[in-house]
Amino acid sequence: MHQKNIVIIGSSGHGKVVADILSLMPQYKVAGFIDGFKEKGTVCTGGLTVLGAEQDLPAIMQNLNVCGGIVAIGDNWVRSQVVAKILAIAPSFEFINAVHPSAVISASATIGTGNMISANAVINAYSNIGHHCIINSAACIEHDNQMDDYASVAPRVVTGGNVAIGTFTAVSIGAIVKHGIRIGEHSLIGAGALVLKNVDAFSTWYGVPARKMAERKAGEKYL
Ligand SMILES: CC(=O)SCCNC(=O)CCNC(=O)[C@H](O)C(C)(C)COP(=O)(O)OP(=O)(O)OC[C@H]1O[C@@H](n2cnc3c(N)ncnc32)[C@H](O)[C@@H]1OP(=O)(O)O
Repeated sequence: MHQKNIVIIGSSGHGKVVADILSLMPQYKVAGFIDGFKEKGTVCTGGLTVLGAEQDLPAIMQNLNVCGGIVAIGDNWVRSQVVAKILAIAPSFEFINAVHPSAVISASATIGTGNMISANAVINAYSNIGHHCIINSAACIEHDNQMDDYASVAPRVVTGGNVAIGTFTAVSIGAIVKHGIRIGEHSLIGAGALVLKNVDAFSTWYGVPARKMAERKAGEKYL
């Protein structure tokens, strides 16, 4: 099989998981990590090294025949900033999806690019996943869901049918979202929450049942 050479941008914990997933996708060969916070040559997971920072991408793409890769940064806002930086520096960079072979994705679901879909995740019929989203380990996105760009669901999140998750919104570990719920953009659902009401944009909700706890600003830290 012809393998495409790719890079992983971000070598922290999330980057390690993405590297594991990509090692199971025979169509890709990971050339290394891009990470501006580590010395070039630093050895990371799987013996992969840091090849340089974002600004080195044009040279790396040319010298190592790299066509693209994925931004593996868990924070939704930071991930978007890095994607924008890459598009400015290397417009031809091709964003790929890292999909664990154990993930179950309906043939009727649509998936954008730059997404991480981890082990045992389920994406059911007619759900639509945007670009640069994270669907973490054992998360279940039920039928007819809409996940907008840069949204994320942490491990073991479960959504019912017809749920909408707005852009940049993070649903934290183990949360449950009732069918039909709309969650606005830039919001945060806390760990273990049970979401029974629609969630407005730019707000933090948690608890069982979840209640609004705070307003949020775009880019506010949550991890
Ligand atoms: C692979 C991965 O690692 S994926 C990422 C996994 N991590 C996550 O999903 C964690 C996401 N973070 C959370 O859920 C956090 O709890 C947040 C962001 C919702 C809240 O964090 P903070 O604002 O820092 O709240 P803080 O820790 O100060 O707690 C304030 C109060 O709320 C309570 N509280 C905080 N989070 C929750 C929650 N999820 N459910 C119920 N109560 C909560 C605390 O117990 C505390 O109560 P107290 O004042 O009576 O002691």
